Amino acid sequence: MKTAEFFAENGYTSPIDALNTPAQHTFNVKGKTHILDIFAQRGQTQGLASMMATWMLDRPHWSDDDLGFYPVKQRLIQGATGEDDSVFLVDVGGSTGHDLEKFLVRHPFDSFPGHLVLQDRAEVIKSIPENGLKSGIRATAHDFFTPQPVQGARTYFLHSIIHDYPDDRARLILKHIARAMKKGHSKLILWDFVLPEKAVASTLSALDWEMMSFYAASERSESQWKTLLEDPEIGLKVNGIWSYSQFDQSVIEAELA
Ligand SMILES: C[S@@+](CC[C@H](N)C(=O)[O-])C[C@H]1O[C@@H](n2cnc3c(N)ncnc32)[C@H](O)[C@@H]1O
Repeated sequence: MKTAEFFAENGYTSPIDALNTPAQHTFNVKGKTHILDIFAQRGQTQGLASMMATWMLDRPHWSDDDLGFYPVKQRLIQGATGEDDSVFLVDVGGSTGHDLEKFLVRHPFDSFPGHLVLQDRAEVIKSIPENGLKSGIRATAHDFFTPQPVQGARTYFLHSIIHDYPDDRARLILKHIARAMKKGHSKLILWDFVLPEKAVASTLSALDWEMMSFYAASERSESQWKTLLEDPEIGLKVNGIWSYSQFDQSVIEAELA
C-alpha cells in the first residue's frame, strides 16, 4: 500500500471518503472503485470470506451463553414469538454463513421460533455451494444500502460491518434496518470492537489504521457507538454492551427508542 504517499499528497489528514483512501491511491482508482469492488474485480471475494471465517476460528462466539458472553437465551430467545415462517435472526452482510452455522451449534433450530436469513452481496451468496448451508437458513442477495426486505425479525445481526464505514454511510445502513424493526420486539445486535477511551491495545490501534486505509472508517469507542446509534434520525437506543475481553469484539444490543 502506498499509504505514506497518500498522506503526503493529502495534507496528512484522515480520509473521510471511502473512494479516496490509501487503497484507491494504491490501485490508482481514486473516486471510482470501493475497496470491496477492487477485491471483486481481482477475484478475491472468496478470499475475503475465508479470511473472515479463519480470523474467527476458535475465538469466543457472540452466542456463547456458556462463556458468560452475551446471554442469547435470556435476551433474544425468551420473549421471541412467531409462527414457523417468522424470522428469528437476519445476518446482514453475513458472508457465506459461518456465524449462522456457529450460532446453530449453540442454539439449534428447536430452541427458538422461526428461521434464519443470510444476506450479502450477490457474488458472495452465489459463491455458496448448493446444500452448503443447513436447511432453515435462507440465503438471499441484499444490498444493505437499500431498504431492508425482512420486516419485523426478532434480531438483526451485523458482525464487523459498521466498523467498515464512516458515520454517514453507517447511518444509512442503520436507518434501513431501523425502518424494518418492530417496536418492542426487534433487536439490533452489533458484534464489533468497542475501544476503551484511553490506553487502546496496539493490535486494536492497528485495526483502526486498517479501517482508515481501506474504508475511510475507524474503530469506535463506547461514546462514539452511542452517539451513532442514538442519532434521532435513526431512532435507536442502546440497551447494553457485553464484552468478553478487550481483544475480542463486544456485543452491542439496541432497539427502537
Ligand atoms: C468484513 S466482512 C464481514 C462478514 C461477516 N459478517 C463476518 O463477520 O465474517 C463484510 C461483509 O459485508 C459484505 N458487504 C459489503 N458491502 C455490502 C452491501 N452493500 N450489501 C450487503 N453486504 C455487503 C461483504 O461482502 C462481506 O461479506
